[in-house]
Amino acid sequence: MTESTPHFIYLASQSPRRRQLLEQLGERLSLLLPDDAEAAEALEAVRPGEAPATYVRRVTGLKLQDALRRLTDRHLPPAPVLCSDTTVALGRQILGKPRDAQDAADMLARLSGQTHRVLTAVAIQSGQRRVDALSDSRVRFAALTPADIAAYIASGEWEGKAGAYAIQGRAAAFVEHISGSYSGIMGLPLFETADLLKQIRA
Ligand SMILES: Cc1cn([C@H]2C[C@H](O)[C@@H](COP(=O)(O)OP(=O)(O)OP(=O)(O)O)O2)c(=O)[nH]c1=O
Repeated sequence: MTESTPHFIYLASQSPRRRQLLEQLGERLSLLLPDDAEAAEALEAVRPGEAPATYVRRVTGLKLQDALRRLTDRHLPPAPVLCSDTTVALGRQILGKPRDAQDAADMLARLSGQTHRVLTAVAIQSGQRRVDALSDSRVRFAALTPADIAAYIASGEWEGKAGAYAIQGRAAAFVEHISGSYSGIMGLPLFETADLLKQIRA
């Protein structure tokens, strides 16, 4: 693929949902994955007192920087690079990916009967140009019983998910109401992403 290929984009993400969502827009993509998954996870460390929106934008910027370095190091053909990060926020508290099943159960107990925000930042670099967007959705969870939480933990679906749940999976049964972007909650807000793609191609 070359620079002149009209709809070719690098997706720097290990998330299969992001890949599906970007493909939903009709994009041809090539994955630009990190060599070291642990180093990639380390980018997601939260700074003390950091506000959720600041955090998710900062991490997206770090992912993008890292991805652009890989593009150069691997001598790959130039094309736009897209990165994204999703986090769940309960007030000012950031709920990232759970460390283990106990951590996941604790997160779900905190989300039970509450409204939280799901923030997804997207950034695209195309040559010297960088564009970005932030999707901010609200999700209201029903009151969860200990049995609901135990069954969900047993499903394993919480693994690798911000806030320990996936709206596109069984946790849909916990979601009373959303406002914002369903695709953003899943990990890539398609309205905003389509707009950014238009901007870089204008
Ligand atoms: C809230 C929520 C999150 N998630 C997922 C989206 C993200 O994959 C994940 C949050 O982790 P991220 O760090 O945003 O993404 P990732 O590590 O999976 O992929 P990469 O950093 O390589 O791009 O949580 C869902 O799939 N459904 C949901 O309802």
